[in-house]
Amino acid sequence: MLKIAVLVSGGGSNLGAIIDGVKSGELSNVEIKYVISDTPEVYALERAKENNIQGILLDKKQYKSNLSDEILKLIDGEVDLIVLAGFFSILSGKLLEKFKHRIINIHPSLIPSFCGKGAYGIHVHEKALEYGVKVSGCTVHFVDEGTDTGAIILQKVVEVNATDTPKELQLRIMEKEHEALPEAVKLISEGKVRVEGRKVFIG
Ligand SMILES: Nc1nc2c(c(=O)[nH]1)N[C@@H](CN(C=O)c1ccc(C(=O)N[C@@H](CCC(=O)O)C(=O)O)cc1)CN2
Ligand SMILES: NCC(=O)N[C@@H]1O[C@H](COP(=O)([O-])[O-])[C@@H](O)[C@H]1O
Repeated sequence: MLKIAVLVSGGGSNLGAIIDGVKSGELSNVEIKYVISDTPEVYALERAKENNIQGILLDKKQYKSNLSDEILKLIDGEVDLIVLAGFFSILSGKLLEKFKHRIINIHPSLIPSFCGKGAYGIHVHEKALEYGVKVSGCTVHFVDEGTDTGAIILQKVVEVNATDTPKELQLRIMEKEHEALPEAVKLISEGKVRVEGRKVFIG
């Protein structure tokens, strides 16, 4: 059984996709041990409660630069994989060392485009539309000391229309996120993901 902690900051639709995968049996050998939010009163914590999953608030405003250490204290020895699912705090320190290649993140663009500091939530799609790209998508990647610089596991592509609003593009990409993130968790739970430097081999 792959035990995971899912880290969130908002609505939790990607958390919902993982929960649905567990409930449907698609993620039959995955157990969500914790949902951890860095922000209070977010719907993601409600989703956890509704599904009898332990939801924990580690408020970024309280913990500030100690947030990563607090997360490590909570989960060390308890989980195999950390999944960032719409999580907006940058992780650092011992947590990254102890969980090297055991933290994954979903980002709503085709990295290396429109990522890094300041590229989160709707802002990512605003940047893509401003640039005038014809395709965008989402990326599941390992988390390292950089922001959105870890080795790429999966990417999924969507068409971009010049008339799209940021919200329309966000919703189109989210549909692919809700496929990609559970798919990546499934592959990892089956031992089918191997990392060599920046390259990730599947199968
Ligand atoms: N060490 C890492 N930590 C995190 C990563 C990562 O790749 N390495 N990914 C992010 C998720 N993310 C993009 O996928 C991301 C999240 C947030 C930001 C950002 O600029 N945040 C703002 C604060 C936003 C807020 O608190 O509301 C900031 O740091 O100024 C960029 C990218 C999760 N952690
Ligand atoms: N850089 C990180 C980032 O922008 N993450 C994005 O935040 C949204 C969270 O939605 P959710 O809370 O409904 O899953 C998702 O689109 C996710 O890709």
